[in-house]
Amino acid sequence: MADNPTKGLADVVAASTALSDIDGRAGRLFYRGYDIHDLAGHVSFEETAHLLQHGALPTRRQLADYGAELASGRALGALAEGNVAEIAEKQGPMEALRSLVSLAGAEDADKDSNEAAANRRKAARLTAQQPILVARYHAARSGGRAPEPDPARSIAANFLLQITGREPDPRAVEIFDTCLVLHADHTMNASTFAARVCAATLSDMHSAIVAAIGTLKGPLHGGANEQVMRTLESIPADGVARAVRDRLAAGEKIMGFGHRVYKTEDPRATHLRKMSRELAEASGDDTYYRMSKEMEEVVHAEKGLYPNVDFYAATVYHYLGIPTDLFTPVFSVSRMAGWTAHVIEQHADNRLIRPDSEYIGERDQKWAPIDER
Ligand SMILES: CC(=O)SCCNC(=O)CCNC(=O)[C@H](O)C(C)(C)COP(=O)(O)OP(=O)(O)OC[C@H]1O[C@@H](n2cnc3c(N)ncnc32)[C@H](O)[C@@H]1OP(=O)(O)O
Ligand SMILES: O=C([O-])CC(=O)C(=O)O
Repeated sequence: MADNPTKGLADVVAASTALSDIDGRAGRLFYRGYDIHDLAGHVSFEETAHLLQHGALPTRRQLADYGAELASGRALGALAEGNVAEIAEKQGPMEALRSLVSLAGAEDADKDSNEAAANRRKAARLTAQQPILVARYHAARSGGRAPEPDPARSIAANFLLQITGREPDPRAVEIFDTCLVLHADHTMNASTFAARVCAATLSDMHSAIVAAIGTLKGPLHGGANEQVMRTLESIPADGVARAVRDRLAAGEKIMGFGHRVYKTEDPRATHLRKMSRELAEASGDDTYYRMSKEMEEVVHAEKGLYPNVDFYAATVYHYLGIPTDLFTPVFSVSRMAGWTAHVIEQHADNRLIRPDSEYIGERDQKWAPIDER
């Protein structure tokens, strides 16, 4: 039987949104009408989160208020704080985040309300807490405690400080902040869709975010950034072309390439490639960057595919000193801004999301008693 033409919901418009827009042929991405090329390097992640969650880039006064809300929202409830060590022992990073967000939700002051104001407060708290959860998790499994976040610093600066334990270089903070901006929202990607499906049943924001985290984890979506690094680590520096060709010949996908919507370069990859190169050169060892460039050329020559957001994000995070298994959690730190904004938008104009299915099973079956089957 021929594949359903809408298998994977390709090209199906599943929601209306004013949050982000993609032109897949031209390779363009917009957040609320602002071109990602104008935002990257010019606005902070906090300004981007405000844009998505509140509808406009903040004034200085609004940014100060939002920053104060984020700073006070960082505190984790006792349940999440009290269980992080045991969770870190038993669960991988993305599973741990799923559990910890769920625990944080159990104690959220607005957990019983889907009203817009309550949703915005929860969105700020979730955005503030996600990097702290990643840092606490990492510290717990490493047998220590993450340095306390400094309320005067940005999310990017605090995160690098907490994860590496070192005072971050100002340029590294700028680069990481730009990464967070680049990953903040992306129309109806799988994890955002999962969040919206959950929210559309009038379930609560934390439940929707748990669904999104579980969906981001998979290697066909956010989990690809970790797999890109694992691929680079698993092949010899002078054997990239051969490794790629062997994997393609074996029918394997090359992680970090291809995209459902972009038919040309992903505009985020343009920035990430540049930042990867800058960090590689500054590190004094640009091996992984050079391997990535070669991989990009070979995959394009062999399959006509372009790198997606996950490809150069991998080496950027690597050069920033972030452990490889925290790459997808870092994605969730950024995407929290978009997920929460989508839940706010879904609740503000809701209809249950319930697509149809095409039945391909048996018909006209006759029932028989158990001893006669
Ligand atoms: C943040 C993000 O989620 S970005 C995406 C992150 N995911 C990855 O990097 C994983 C690798 N990429 C992929 O698996 C895909 O390109 C996806 C999932 C991103 C998009 O998938 P779809 O739109 O469903 O395309 P699909 O998987 O059907 O691929 C179409 C064709 O291109 C091939 N193809 C797509 N991506 C790749 C790849 N990375 N390597 C090799 N071949 C690929 C498929 O094998 C398929 O070939 P076929 O028609 O001969 O069977
Ligand atoms: O849009 C998608 O399908 C995947 C993606 O690039 C993202 O979520 O950033």
